Amino acid sequence: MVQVKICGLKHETAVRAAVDVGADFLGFVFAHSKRQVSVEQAKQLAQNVPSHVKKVGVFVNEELSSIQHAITEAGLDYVQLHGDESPAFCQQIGVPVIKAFQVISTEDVEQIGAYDCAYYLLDSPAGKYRGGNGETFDWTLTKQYDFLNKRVILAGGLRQDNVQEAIDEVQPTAVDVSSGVETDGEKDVEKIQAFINTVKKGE
Ligand SMILES: O=C(O)c1ccccc1N[C@@H]1O[C@H](COP(=O)(O)O)[C@@H](O)[C@H]1O
Repeated sequence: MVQVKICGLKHETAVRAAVDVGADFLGFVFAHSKRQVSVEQAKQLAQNVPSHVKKVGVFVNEELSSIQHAITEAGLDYVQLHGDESPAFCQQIGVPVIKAFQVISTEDVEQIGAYDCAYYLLDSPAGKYRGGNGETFDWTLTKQYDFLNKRVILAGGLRQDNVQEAIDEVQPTAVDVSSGVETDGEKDVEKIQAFINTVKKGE
């Protein structure tokens, strides 16, 4: 069963829509981004999320103490590290880690071998921000790496109209979307519903 993460949530309406339609993970961006939320905002958004939906905090090269503060205050289940965090840093977090890799060449995918994390997120190269730029990467690069039993989350420019092709090509454990479920820079409830339904119907 391919799982779905809806990322960059800033408003209660979108959180509720994602939960109601069947999202498996919700992402709150603490990193520098147009989708950035404070710890207090994330805490408010997270408070009514049922426990089967996992709350993910997204950070880029953040201090360990700040990450741990957000975990405690907002009740995060996972931390997504979207910067240059080392394998050793990932071991210190205290909750399971989703480590993100920006894929330009097969070497970027091969870095996964040095990490021991819960999930490995493959994203497109950074644009204005370290993620959430709405661009796809060359999915065929993933074919040249043996992921063994490593759990892969595919991200980067996914939308309702390309997500099934992406799943067929990469065979990820989960897909992650931010820009592709927005209209004019804000989360769009109908796009969230359509994205999740497309992934779940494809099973
Ligand atoms: O969403 C953001 O603004 C963001 C900022 C900094 C790091 C990661 C961010 N989001 C992650 O980026 C990818 C791809 O998003 P998109 O669908 O291409 O917009 C995804 O993993 C988000 O979790």
